[in-house]
Amino acid sequence: MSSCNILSIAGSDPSGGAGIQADLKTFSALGGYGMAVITALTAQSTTGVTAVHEVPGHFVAAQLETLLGDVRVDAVKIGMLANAEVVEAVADALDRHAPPHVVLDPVMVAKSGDRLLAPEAIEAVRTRLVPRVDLITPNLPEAAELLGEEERHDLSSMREQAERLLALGARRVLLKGGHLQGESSTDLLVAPDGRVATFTAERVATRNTHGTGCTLSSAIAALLPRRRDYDDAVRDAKDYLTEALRRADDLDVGRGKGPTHHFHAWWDAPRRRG
Ligand SMILES: Nc1ncnc2c1ncn2[C@@H]1O[C@H](COP(=O)(O)OP(=O)(O)O)[C@@H](O)[C@H]1O
Ligand SMILES: Cc1ncc(COP(=O)(O)OP(=O)(O)O)c(N)n1
Repeated sequence: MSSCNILSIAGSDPSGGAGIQADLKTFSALGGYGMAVITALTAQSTTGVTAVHEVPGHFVAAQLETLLGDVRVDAVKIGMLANAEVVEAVADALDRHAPPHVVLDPVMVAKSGDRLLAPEAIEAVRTRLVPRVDLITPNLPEAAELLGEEERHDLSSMREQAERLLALGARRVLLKGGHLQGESSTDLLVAPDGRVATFTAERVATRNTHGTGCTLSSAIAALLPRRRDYDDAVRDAKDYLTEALRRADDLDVGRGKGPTHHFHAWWDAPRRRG
């Protein structure tokens, strides 16, 4: 493969910790060529979101058509979608172009508590997008919203919720346990045949966790074209994120929850699999 072309469809975070900025840094750090279709501008810092300017659905569609009509895309990461019109535009483009390795991070609310997806758009994500992607990566509140259930905080309930998300039509589910308490941080990957793989990492003691979900889903998208299977891509993506969290306190960005540190991944070459 000449270059590995990875597309982010997401919102902008001017503080650089989440959204397309985090996605592009991750693609680059992992050796990919990054591209971005912007769905919304946020006025955002490490302390929160003060305003959102949504890109009209027809203009998201125009960005996607123009790009996908020209460039070979090897994997796609989808993040903030803001509203149902944008969800529809993205679902239509996936139908028309069928890119490989589509990873959906169903972003709903930022860590600061600010909404990034209109509540009435959740139904469109559930019915129009979830059945069209290869992997969804909800956190615990997002899983509960997609299922219309209570949020659960133990591994056996997480496993049951992940299986119910698979039943919504997702090909694979990575249910992220960043919102659990404890010394480790565990995510569950449910495969199409129902097999569950567990990924556990040390819980890094830092307040700089802004954009962890964006970074993980982008790292998975960047690695999928170069890994043997989803298990390998998720394992290496989580290793990358954990190291970026360990290095986060080297940065000095803002007064709130700062970003993780997107180091250039010298480790990728010796660990390359597949
Ligand atoms: N303090 C931490 N140390 C290590 N891993 C973490 C930490 N916080 C979150 N993670 C990991 O970051 C990823 C995203 O976590 P999560 O907080 O659940 O999602 P989101 O950012 O979408 O809310 C998961 O793999 C989770 O296990
Ligand atoms: C523009 C934009 N997109 C997504 C998010 C949410 O990112 P996430 O990785 O879930 O991290 P937190 O913001 O929750 O720390 C965002 N904030 N902005």
